[in-house]
Order: sequence, then structure tokens, then C-alpha cells
Amino acid sequence: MSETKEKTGWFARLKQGLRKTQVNLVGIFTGGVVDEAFLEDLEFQMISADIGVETSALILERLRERIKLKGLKTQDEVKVALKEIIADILRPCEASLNFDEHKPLVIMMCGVNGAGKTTTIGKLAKHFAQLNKKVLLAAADTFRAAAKEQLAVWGDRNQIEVISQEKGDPASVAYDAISSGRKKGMDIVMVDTAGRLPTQTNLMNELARIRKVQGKAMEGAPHEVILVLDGTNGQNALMQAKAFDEAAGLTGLIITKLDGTAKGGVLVALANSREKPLPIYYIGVGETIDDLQPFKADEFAAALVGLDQIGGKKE
Ligand SMILES: Nc1nc2c(ncn2[C@@H]2O[C@H](COP(=O)(O)OP(=O)(O)OP(=O)(O)O)[C@@H](O)[C@H]2O)c(=O)[nH]1
Repeated sequence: MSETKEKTGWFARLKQGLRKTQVNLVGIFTGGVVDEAFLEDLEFQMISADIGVETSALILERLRERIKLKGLKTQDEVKVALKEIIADILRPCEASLNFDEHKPLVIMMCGVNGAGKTTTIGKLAKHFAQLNKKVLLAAADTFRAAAKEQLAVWGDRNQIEVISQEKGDPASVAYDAISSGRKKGMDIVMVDTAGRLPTQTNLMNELARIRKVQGKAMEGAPHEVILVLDGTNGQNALMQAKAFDEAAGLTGLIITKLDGTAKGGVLVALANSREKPLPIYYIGVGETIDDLQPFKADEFAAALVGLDQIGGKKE
């Protein structure tokens, strides 16, 4: 498949995946006049798509400015402006993983139960292997027995080595995997951790310990600490990001399950939630490997409001 074709395929899937959020957000664009009542409705819709009160107010303020400055009259024009404003807020979150600085690059994944960590690790491992990277996985989710097996079976099927221990302590599984990854000249070591809730203080402290021990196996490891967020959690994601950051020092985010939610606007809230927003490395809109792709601000903003990517043309 050519790159352009692949890109088109992904954009179509992204748009389809974000359909529920899109309807929620721009369902009111029915071609009527742009007046005060319309803008107030739009603010309400943004909030209900989980963009958040503060970020919705900011977007509306910028939108009013543009309407005035550029003399925008139609809802179509306003929609394009909305897409641009959202893309501007999202752009600082665009980033790619850097594979060149560390060998192996150690990535620790964390998140609440069922966020999609193990599935995402599987998809990423395959993706990295396709890029000719040597990948090793650490099954440090020793809490849920099935998770270890899930990863082991998956590793067998895809010829990707998985390190686990019979009755392992998660920190020691991570330590072993990194040591082994160094010896074997691996490019990437991904550490899966058990799901935990921000309210489970012991488990949050354990995450900090798992992180610390990795630094003993390799200086500076883990180089990436990625929080996997379930997109269907909406605004709750902000609280999770804060708690996991405090416990484990996050370096980035992956947001899954954007296909199953009308709350996909939460990415805009996340991007506007701190002075230097966390990178969003990947987003997921489904169960297959092709449904997880790098996050691109313009693409996401266009899909969110139901426009074509280039030039903001209507569908
Ligand atoms: N629809 C949809 N489902 C997804 C996506 N990503 C993951 N899932 C599904 O989410 C479910 C939970 O995924 P897991 O990878 O087991 O979650 P986990 O975070 O490892 O779970 P714990 O180990 O219990 O913490 C699985 O059924 C996945 O197939 C996505 O982008 N879209």
C-alpha cells in the first residue's frame, strides 16, 4: 500500500472512530445563522464532548475574535475556524518517540485497569518490529495472571520475546528484562504494568518503585513513562494524568478507545491542562493494529469537526 493510500485509510478510520464525538460536537451545524444563541449552543456542545468548561470558554473566545476579525458569516466558515483553533491547542502534544538516543529505549506503560495497556503494547511491538526494531517485552503485570499469559501467548504468535517470572515481583521482572535487553542488543524494551487506580495509594507507590528499580538496570531508564488512557473516561482522564504523573513522572500519553465514545474532546482538554502539555504519542480507534496510529493535531481536529484534512474542505 502506498503511503498516501495508507494515510487516507487511516484518516477515514479516524473520522469513523470519532463519529460519536463529532455528532456531539458539531451536530448543531445545520446551516443556519451564526448568532449569539448558536455560539452559546456550541459552547454547551463542546462541554458535552468533554472539552471541559475552561477550554471550551477559551475556544469560544478565540472563535468570537476570528468571526469579528475575518467577518465570518456562515456556519461552514465558523467550522473551519473551529478546526483551526482546536488544532492550535492540540499541536504542542504532537511528538514521536525517539529511538536513537538510548539502546534499548525503555518504555514503561501504566494506567488504570482495562485502559488498554496490554493490547496497546502488543500493537506497538508489532509496529516497531515492522520498523526493524528488536523488541523485548516485560510482563510486569504480575497482579493479573491472565495479563502475563495474554502477553506470553501473543509474544509466541508474533515471535517477540517476553520476559516474565513465575511468581515475580514487578520491579524485578522489569529489571531482568532491561538487563537481558541490554545483553541481547535490543532496541526497545517495553514494560507492562498492572492496572491501578489513583486512589490505591499502595499500588501507586509500587509504580514509583518499579520505575526506580529500572534505573538500576540501566542508567536513565525508563526513558519513557507512558500513561495509557481510556478515551471513554472523558474528563476523568485529567485526574488520572495528574495522579500518575505525581507517582511515576509521565513523559507521554496514549489514548485508546476513541471509537467507543462521544467524549473524544478530552484530548483538547488534556492539551490545555498544563503549561507544557504531555506529548500524545499514539491514539487508538479500534481493536486492530492499524487502529493505533501516531497522533497528529491537524488530522485529529479535522476528524473531530467532520472536515477533510487539507484546507478544511467539507466532506
Ligand atoms: N474499541 C476499542 N477497544 C480497545 C482499544 N484498545 C484496547 N481495546 C480493548 O480494551 C480491552 C482492555 O484492554 P487490555 O489491553 O486488556 O487492558 P489493560 O489496560 O492491559 O488491562 P489490565 O491489565 O486489567 O489493567 C480489550 O478488550 C481491548 O481489545 C481501542 O482503541 N478501541
